[in-house]
Amino acid sequence: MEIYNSDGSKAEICGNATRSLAGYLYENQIEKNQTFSIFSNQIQLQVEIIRNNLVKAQLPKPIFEIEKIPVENIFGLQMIIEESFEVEGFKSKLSTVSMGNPHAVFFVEDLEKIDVEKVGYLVENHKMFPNKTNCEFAEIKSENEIKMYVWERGSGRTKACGSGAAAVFAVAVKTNKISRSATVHMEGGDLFLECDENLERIWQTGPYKIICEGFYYYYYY
Ligand SMILES: N[C@H](CCC[C@H](N)C(=O)O)C(=O)O
Repeated sequence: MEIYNSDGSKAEICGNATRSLAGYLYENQIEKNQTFSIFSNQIQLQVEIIRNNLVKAQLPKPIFEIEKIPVENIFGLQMIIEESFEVEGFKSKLSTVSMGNPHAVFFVEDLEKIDVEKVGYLVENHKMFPNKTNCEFAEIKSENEIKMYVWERGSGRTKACGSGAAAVFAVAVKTNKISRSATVHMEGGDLFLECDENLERIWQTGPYKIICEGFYYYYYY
């Protein structure tokens, strides 16, 4: 699988696309097994068709070491977990993680007070992220419920982001905010996340829906 943002840049991975592609392949009997793998940027993603319109996908191991995300070492730390961060009047605690692609995660008291477009753009293009970053704002609702808004690298504000939900979940588990399974609520719908004890394996279960079909004619000039 190759995944492109709306500005034409390429992303390494995409949770939503992984579930959608898996569902499409299965429904069209291109893939007849209920469990199979999709490769994205040489990362193997195991998928399982739970039932029609519902897919469980294993996402890559979350990576917190900054040089692998990548993040510039402006804090003098190997990992950035809840470090004080400020940009143009927005003050919060920043955590950075790679889910195969880079994410900047902020847990906030009140999501509705966040100017997602303004802060998201500033964080995406902040000099500390050499490859830019996706940016998530999240609010803990209970020990197994999180609500989040996302600003995506290369795409701007979107209604849902699978790798973003996993990034938020990974940081929340690492900082003991939630248990090892949780629902992440987004504007576009919910995803169910779970992980093993060491936060090495993360699974994401969520829906897909075929909304239209067509032909794409690819011309070489
Ligand atoms: N929406 C996608 C992620 C796209 C990430 C992309 N914006 C990037 O440049 O990394 C998801 O469901 O995981």
